[in-house]
Amino acid sequence: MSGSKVIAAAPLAVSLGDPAGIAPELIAEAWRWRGDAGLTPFFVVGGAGLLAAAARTRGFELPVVPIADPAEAPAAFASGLPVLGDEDAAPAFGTPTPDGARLALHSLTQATALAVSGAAGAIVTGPIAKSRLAEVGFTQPGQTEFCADACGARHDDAVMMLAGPNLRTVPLTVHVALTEVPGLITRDLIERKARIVARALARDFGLAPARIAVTGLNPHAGEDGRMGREEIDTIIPAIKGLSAEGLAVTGPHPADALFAAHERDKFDVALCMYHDQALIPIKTLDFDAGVNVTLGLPIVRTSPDHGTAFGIAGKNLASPGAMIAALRMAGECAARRATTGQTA
Ligand SMILES: NC(=O)C1=CN([C@@H]2O[C@H](COP(=O)(O)OP(=O)(O)OC[C@H]3O[C@@H](n4cnc5c(N)ncnc54)[C@H](O)[C@@H]3O)[C@@H](O)[C@H]2O)C=CC1
Ligand SMILES: NCC(=O)COP(=O)(O)O
Repeated sequence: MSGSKVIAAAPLAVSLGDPAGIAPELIAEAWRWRGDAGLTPFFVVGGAGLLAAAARTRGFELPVVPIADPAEAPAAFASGLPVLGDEDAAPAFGTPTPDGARLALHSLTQATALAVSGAAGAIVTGPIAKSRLAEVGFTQPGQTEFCADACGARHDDAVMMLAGPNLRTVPLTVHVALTEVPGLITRDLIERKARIVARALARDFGLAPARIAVTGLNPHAGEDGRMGREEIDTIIPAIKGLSAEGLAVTGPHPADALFAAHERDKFDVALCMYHDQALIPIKTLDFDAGVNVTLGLPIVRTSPDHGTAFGIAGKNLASPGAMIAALRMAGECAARRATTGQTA
């Protein structure tokens, strides 16, 4: 589900992620593979020394090019990894620290602001440990909501989609306890997010009309109300309402069978009721190429599907596939918006 090399209007801003995790080594690795992967030029906010140290753990010397302005990144990109700003941290791969979390938050804040201002064509976020960043002032449930706040958007209007070569899924509810999920699923939430997904797939991926498969919440999608009434009371009315608006929506589909190979060709994106319903199939099928992309915002934001992986950081074990896929997708979406002029 990705294409050939594209040129975005502006370079991509990359945030470091937690410096104790695998993000710095994967950013360095992505720069190394920039030609083969056909990546749009990107720069990182902060962490010059850290990125060079991370590259050494993977057996190569990373040339870092300090830049004072994002506009310098495209010219610098061929000879080294452009890094904006002096903020840095001592390498401590595998051991998260408050200083590292502060650097991650600084990098995320600056990189997002550059995307909002248009100086960067998109933001690609390195994975963070939300609990670690919360200790140093991060107030949102995740980077998705952080980006929404930076854009002045409602949290519900920033829609998380996981996209890989085999599948796209959207979790309707995200970082909440499973016990809260039934109460959060409303007709309004389903309709609001489905409309955002349909618009964003047309605008950013050229998929119109997108075929949206909506899952049930309960086993067998409720089995006609014998195993829960959310399908009858909420999900089916939402699907009917969306269909009446002209969206290509089907369901509710029992989630256990929806991701089988013979079903996946029938839809472009699955709108799932909760986090694991959406993320388990993607991470099972497409872990090394899975991208977390935020739909519905005026900025393009992507991230690899995986997390900080502290346990393998600095050990030359982490696959750069998802980071490279996130960079590629950000470049493609930004280029599409630059070409069509559509940002909102
Ligand atoms: N985009 C983001 O900022 C995300 C952040 N996280 C955060 O990451 C932290 C750790 O979460 P986990 O659930 O343990 O998920 P995780 O993705 O960090 O790790 C899960 C398993 O996959 C392995 N793994 C992860 N990425 C890999 C790669 N590129 N190559 C090879 N193996 C890889 C890890 O070693 C571990 O065994 C949490 O604090 C969570 O909040 C999790 C997902 C996304
Ligand atoms: N499980 C997905 C995840 O944790 C990423 O969330 P976000 O930081 O992209 O909002």
